[in-house]
Amino acid sequence: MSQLELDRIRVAYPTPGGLLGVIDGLSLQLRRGEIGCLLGRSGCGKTTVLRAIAGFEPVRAGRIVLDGTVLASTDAVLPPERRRVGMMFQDYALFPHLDVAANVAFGLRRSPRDRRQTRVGELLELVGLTDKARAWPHELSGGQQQRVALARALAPEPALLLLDEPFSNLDIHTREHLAGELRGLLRAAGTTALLVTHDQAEAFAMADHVGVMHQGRILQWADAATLYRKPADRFVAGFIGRGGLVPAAALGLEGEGEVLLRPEHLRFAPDGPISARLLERTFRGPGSVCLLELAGGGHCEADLPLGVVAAAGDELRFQLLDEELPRF
Ligand SMILES: Nc1ncnc2c1ncn2[C@@H]1O[C@H](COP(=O)(O)OP(=O)(O)OP(=O)(O)O)[C@@H](O)[C@H]1O
Repeated sequence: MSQLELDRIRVAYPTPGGLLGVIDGLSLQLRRGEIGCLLGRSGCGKTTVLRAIAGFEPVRAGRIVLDGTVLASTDAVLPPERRRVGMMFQDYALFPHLDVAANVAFGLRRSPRDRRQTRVGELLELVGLTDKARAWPHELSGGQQQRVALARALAPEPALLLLDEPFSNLDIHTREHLAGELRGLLRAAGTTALLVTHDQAEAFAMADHVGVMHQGRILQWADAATLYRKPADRFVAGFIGRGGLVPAAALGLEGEGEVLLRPEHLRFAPDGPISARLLERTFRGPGSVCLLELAGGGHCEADLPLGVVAAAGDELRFQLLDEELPRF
């Protein structure tokens, strides 16, 4: 049985010009302990979905069910504080005047004192900050603050944890490191979680299922490998990973229509059958990334080994390494 189910929800904001529909019949399911991610460009409605699950926006159609309880539908609404949903925000929102232990204990105000102390101890151990219990938030690194925020969100044992762009304030190196670390901590806690981000690397590093969102809908809900190898439509094909759609005929493939060509599908080969004009070449350490115009039509990216002498305007030849490309 799924832990979280969103069944064709619609969410709209009242505006002076009338209702602005933002989420349009969105569905997803997460099983207990799974991590899901909504991935999409700014404004596609990711945060709105989290707000609806947390209880800050009503659903205008459909329903949200957590652990068998209807949180929201058109005729039943559970207030936010009774939903057993935790939230972790972009800026961690730690209380600067409380030390680490008191921050973590914040969500346990109604628990008996000894229970509270035990739980704080367990959580600080889980996130590896036992020795920082008496530290102030400003004395911690970004990564340590994130771990305190996670411990605080997990303290009341939410049935679901929502994470809104949890790494957006960090540099790219720290992000990748922390995405792996956060995933490990959520796994260790056995928490079901739904994350939103516009960063594919983050989504892929964290989630079991990723939903590609566009204009208030999920276009595909799948694991990262499936999104990459078998995108459901043209939008997902263009959105996930590097590559682009080119006419099948330009690669010498049979049939009409376009195929999704990624850089790893092409190999530079002086006597290869595919001819292309080099438009742009960018140095990238072990090789260079090229933008090509295929002689048969369409543009694509390819990787060129460092030793290849070629400049913009040159004709190059390539070999196709995989003929089973997704078609659109
Ligand atoms: N309170 C509001 N009133 C009216 N419109 C809103 C409100 N909040 C959000 N919107 C609109 O709803 C749409 C979706 O916003 P939302 O914040 O859910 O997107 P998002 O995908 O999370 O974007 P970002 O990645 O920039 O945070 C946007 O067009 C936004 O302008």
